[in-house]
Formats: sequence, C-alpha cells, structure tokens
Amino acid sequence: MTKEVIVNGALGKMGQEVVKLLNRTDGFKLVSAVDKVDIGEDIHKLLGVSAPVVEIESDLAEAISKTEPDAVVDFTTPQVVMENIETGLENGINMVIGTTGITEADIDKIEDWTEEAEAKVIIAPNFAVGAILMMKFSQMAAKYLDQAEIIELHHDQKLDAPSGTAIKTAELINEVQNATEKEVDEIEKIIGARGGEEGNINIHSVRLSGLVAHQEVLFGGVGQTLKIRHDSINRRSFMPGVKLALESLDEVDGVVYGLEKLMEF
Ligand SMILES: NC(=O)C1=CN([C@@H]2O[C@H](COP(=O)(O)OP(=O)(O)OC[C@H]3O[C@@H](n4cnc5c(N)ncnc54)[C@H](O)[C@@H]3O)[C@@H](O)[C@H]2O)C=CC1
Ligand SMILES: O=C(O)C1=N[C@H](C(=O)O)C[C@H](O)C1
Repeated sequence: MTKEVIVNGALGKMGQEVVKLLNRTDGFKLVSAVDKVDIGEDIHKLLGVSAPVVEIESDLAEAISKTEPDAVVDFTTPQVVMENIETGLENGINMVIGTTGITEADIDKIEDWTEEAEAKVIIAPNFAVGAILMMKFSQMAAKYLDQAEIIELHHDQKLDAPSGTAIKTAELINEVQNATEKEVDEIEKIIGARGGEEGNINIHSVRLSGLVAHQEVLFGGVGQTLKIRHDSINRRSFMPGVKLALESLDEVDGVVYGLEKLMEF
C-alpha cells in the first residue's frame, strides 16, 4: 500500500532531499509540502523535479486535515520541532523526526503525547548509516579507552551546537562509562556556542562554509589514541535512513530514539 507523506520543512536543505526521495521511491507519495518560506510558486518549479503537483502549505495542521497522511517527516528547526511533533500527534499521525535540538526531557514529553495519540514517532539525530556505525564503534571503544572528546564539523548555516549527533554519541559513550547524567546545559539554538559537555565528554563544534556534516571521536588510552570519523559528503547520505524509518513505522510502538534501534548488529 502506498504511504502518503507530508514533508514539513520541505523547502529546506534536508526537506528538498526528502521530497526527491519520495518522488523516486515506489511505495511513497508526497501529498503535501509544508514550509514557512513563502515562495509564491509551486514546489516542482522550485525543486526542478517532476514532483506531483502539491501546493506549498504554510501550516502543518491544515496540511494534515486536507490530506490525512500516513506520516509526517519533519526537518525544520530546533525552535519549532516540539510544537510540530505535538501537532502531528494531536492528529494521530505517525512522525519521522530528523530535526535536532530534542533533549531527553523532551523525549519524556513526546512519550506521554504518543501514548495518548496512539501514534508512533521515530526520532534520529542522524539518519546516515555510516554515522550510526561511528556511534556504535565509539560505544565499543568506550569500554576499553576511558577518555574521549568529540569534534563535530558542519556548514556555517547550522543553527544549533553541539550537533544532535555529537550529543547522541556522547550519550552512548556515557552509558558505557556510567558517566554522571549531565546534559548539555542549553543546546544553543543560534550560532554562538562552540560546543558543550555531555556527561564526561567534551564536544567541540566547528562551523565553516564548504562543510556538510562531519564528526571525529577521539579516544585516549595508555600510550595511544583512537580516532573514529564519519563524513557526510552530501545530504543524500541521510536518505536510506529516512526511507528505513518510514518503512519501519508499522513495526514499532511509541517513541524510537536513534536509527540504531531499527538496525541489526
Ligand atoms: N537527522 C539527520 O540525519 C539530520 C538532521 N538535520 C537537522 O534537520 C534540521 C533542518 O536542517 P536543514 O534542512 O539543514 O535546515 P534548513 O534551514 O535548510 O531547513 C529548515 C526548513 O524548515 C523551515 N521551517 C522553519 N520553521 C518552520 C515551521 N514552523 N514549519 C514548517 N517549516 C519550517 C524553514 O523555512 C526551512 O526551509 C536541523 O535541525 C538539522 O540539525 C540535518 C541533516 C541531517
Ligand atoms: O544540521 C546538519 O546539517 C546536521 N545536523 C544533524 C546533527 O545536528 O547531528 C545531523 C547531521 O550531522 C547534519
């Protein structure tokens, strides 16, 4: 059965990739493209793809009521992601969330909303399979090398720091090293912070034009260091993971946090 999908943040760097993913993948249909940017033209003129003719909607709730989709994919901003999730769940719609800036306290709240809504939410700070492997390898290394720091490097338009991937990586390392439950105090939602400390892990954030998404996890041990690095060369790197999440919505319950939960190791 064809899954009908709304893309929220459709005109953004990631939203445009998801629109293209839906258009080239059998079994999925883009039914609405939501964004706050008013472009005054329809989506395929902007994206240059033979997208089915969908209007650009500016309001997610309205788009949901018009199309009654099977799922919403959200790649918007840290400032608005929680209200978007609440809107989708209030309407009983399953959601795939790529937007970052979601804290552990937010996840507790989303779990409550999901129970009431009987809908499912898959949240992944990073959908690139290589990035998931980087995190899993880092978790393995953390058993044997007790010191680690993270350097994450992104394009200069990224609004938040540290990245969601770096925070998730630090959480996985801290789990193994039984670190204190210290979250990044305040995930800076505008460029300004240059990192933070998550548990025992210091995170350093680089923002430069020309970069896409890159992370190095540096471990220190007796007389040695270990470096584990992942590079997203372009944003198509995230699309197999987004497709996996959309396909997995029927198989999961409640809230799934992290694409690794959908992968077999
Ligand atoms: N999970 C993953 O694998 C990845 C996650 N991200 C995250 O996704 C988010 C978006 O990243 P980009 O696409 O690079 O940003 P972007 O700034 O290019 O796109 C965001 C889009 O959302 C729109 N928007 C803002 N507020 C909105 C609202 N209330 N309703 C609907 N649309 C709204 C903006 O107009 C913009 O078009 C960020 O949080 C980023 O960290 C980015 C890449 C991969
Ligand atoms: O903003 C980005 O580009 C990315 N954001 C995500 C994050 O904050 O981890 C995922 C990826 O690093 C790209």
